[in-house]
Amino acid sequence: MIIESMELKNFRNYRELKLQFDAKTNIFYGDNAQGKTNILEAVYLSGTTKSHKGSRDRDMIYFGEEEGHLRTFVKKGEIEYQIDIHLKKNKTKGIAINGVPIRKASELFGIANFVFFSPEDLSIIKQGPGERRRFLDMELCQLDKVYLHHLVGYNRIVTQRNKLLKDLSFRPDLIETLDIWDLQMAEYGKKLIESREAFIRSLGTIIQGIHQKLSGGKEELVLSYEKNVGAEELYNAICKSRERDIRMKTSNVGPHRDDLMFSVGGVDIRKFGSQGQQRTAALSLKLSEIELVKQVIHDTPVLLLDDVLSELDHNRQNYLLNSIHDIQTMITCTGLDEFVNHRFSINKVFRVIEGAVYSEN
Ligand SMILES: Nc1ncnc2c1ncn2[C@@H]1O[C@H](COP(=O)(O)OP(=O)(O)OP(=O)(O)O)[C@@H](O)[C@H]1O
Repeated sequence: MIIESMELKNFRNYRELKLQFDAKTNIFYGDNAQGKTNILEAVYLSGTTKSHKGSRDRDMIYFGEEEGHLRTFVKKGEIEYQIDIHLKKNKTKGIAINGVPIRKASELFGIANFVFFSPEDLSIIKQGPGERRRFLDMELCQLDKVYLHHLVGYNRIVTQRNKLLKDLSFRPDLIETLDIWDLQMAEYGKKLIESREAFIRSLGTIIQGIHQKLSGGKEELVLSYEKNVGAEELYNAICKSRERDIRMKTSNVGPHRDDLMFSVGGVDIRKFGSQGQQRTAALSLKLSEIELVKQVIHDTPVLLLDDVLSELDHNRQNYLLNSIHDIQTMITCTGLDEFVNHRFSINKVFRVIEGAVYSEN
């Protein structure tokens, strides 16, 4: 699929903007704080209804305005879609496909897929488990509508169960209602664990090959799912943890506590890897994500590279740029440096200056 064009009105620092993208490589360059990332955020939002940064709708509307609009034209095979997103300050956003309003954001599912790559992704290996879980959930939600449904359900149940655990200190009679939450938590949690296991297995196979090449054949990277309890044992584990949960007023077991494990030669590189090793593994992870998305959707995702090239050394830059010839890519950078000018074909160049974008070719 490709994003053909986009129109923004009162989105972030853009009063009004119309962009026609190339089907291959698009570069947005300009000084800091001019609005480059905002464009990638708008593209991502159009296909997923969410900001890649998790920003609230009201924060994405031009300062002082009540509403913001995004219109995107997406081409998937021979079919064209017009996606409209209407951000409102104090209400839920409106979404329409080809002019027809949709009730649930999940109806957009399957039209557009993205892989977003920012400098923060390069530190995913050394960050906390929360960031790695977020990666896992974001990818799975893009690829599997059922997972999204289970995740929303599971998170709601854990939130309500935790509230109940807190309320028990002044309403001990409520303990009887805990049974139902435990059962439901186990039911949804089991589904999450099973989907994650399958996803990590597929990703793990792809990442091994990519990482071998990226590390010059020196390293074998093993990706695995570090779960605190298996799918089948989840219900018993939740029941067993009850006393501790009541004491600590929180749910201690379940997939909301899981992690992704990265090891090289049996060594956990989250804790013991060198900086370079961790960054190479993070790059391998992103490249594997592109491959996996291609396999699952039988199409190419759009790659959004936010200021990430300057963070990589020449070898890694080359590897990344050589891997993405066949997909639509939107790259932001502060200058058209040597690496861009000499080693990589750019199809369209845009200069971004204070909320205005100028096409240079
Ligand atoms: N809701 C909003 N309304 C108006 N302007 C906004 C809004 N949100 C952010 N901005 C402005 O957008 C600019 C930041 O844009 P963006 O993050 O896209 O910068 P950038 O060009 O990617 O910079 P960098 O290279 O530093 O990442 C800032 O000037 C900020 O004040």
